[in-house]
Amino acid sequence: MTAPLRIATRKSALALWQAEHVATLLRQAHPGLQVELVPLSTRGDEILDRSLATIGGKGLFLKELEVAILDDRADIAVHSLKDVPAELEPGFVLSAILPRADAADAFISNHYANLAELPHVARVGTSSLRRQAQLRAVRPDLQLLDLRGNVNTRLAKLDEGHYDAIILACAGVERLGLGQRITARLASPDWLPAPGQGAIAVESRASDARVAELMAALGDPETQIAVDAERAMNERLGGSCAVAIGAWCVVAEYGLTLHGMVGNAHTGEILRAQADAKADTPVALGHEVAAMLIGLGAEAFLSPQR
Ligand SMILES: NCc1[nH]cc(CCC(=O)O)c1CC(=O)O
Repeated sequence: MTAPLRIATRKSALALWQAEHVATLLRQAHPGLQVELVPLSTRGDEILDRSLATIGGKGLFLKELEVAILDDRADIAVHSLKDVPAELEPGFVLSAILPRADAADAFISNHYANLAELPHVARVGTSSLRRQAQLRAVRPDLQLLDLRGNVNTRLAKLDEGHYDAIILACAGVERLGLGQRITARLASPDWLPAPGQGAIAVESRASDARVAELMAALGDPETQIAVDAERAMNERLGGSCAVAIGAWCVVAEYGLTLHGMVGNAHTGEILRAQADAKADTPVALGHEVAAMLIGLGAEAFLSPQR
């Protein structure tokens, strides 16, 4: 019998759902394979009193999971791709990108149907600089308030009346079976999600051939192409939680369209660019849109906005 495959995961409900999902897919693809979860705490989970933008550092949600793999306490780690920095730690690879869920952000409110219906100076909860910049761009009057914690915590804070609305990713809300809480979708390309949003990634040791073989069954080529374009753009712009960057790549019959934005969370200024390419050049497309944004003056938006 072969050794069980051990999946390192964060302990939030969403992280556990995603890790269980990968476990289920692996058992289906490889009958007889034993799969176990190894739930762990990460720095990103423990620091809840400050926004990610002020903590700084990339990969706050990854490090402890990577250490578990290096210590041979786990074989793979499951992440939301949007939490995975553009550059991985040396020796690690993303061995599978799963089929993408809805990449869009969600507007969630108990009283108002959409962003336009929010009253003057309404309170909106989000600590994401990308979401803040896009909110300010269309509604400069809004009060933007910090909101951290896992998806359930954020919904509970909305329900307690601390906010008139909050912004979350559709994918996370839907995975938790809470899709009915989505009041309105913030549709792209007018509103852009984070690079990689809605996709689940499996990270493993670059040298682990057994894992590479097992993961081949899980990867989704179309999602891979889209997120390669989005992440290449983000990487070129030096993206992190400390800057407001949005990206969304459409994969269609004719090829790819990548929409990109860089914003300023304080002023609501937004720079936008888009370009098309054939489906086999997603990374070049990402670099092209990044260069267009830099040509428009993105540099001024890319020093950390604290
Ligand atoms: N920043 C935390 C995070 N990382 C991934 C998701 C949602 C799931 C996904 O995008 O795949 C969320 C919550 C949110 O932004 O609402």
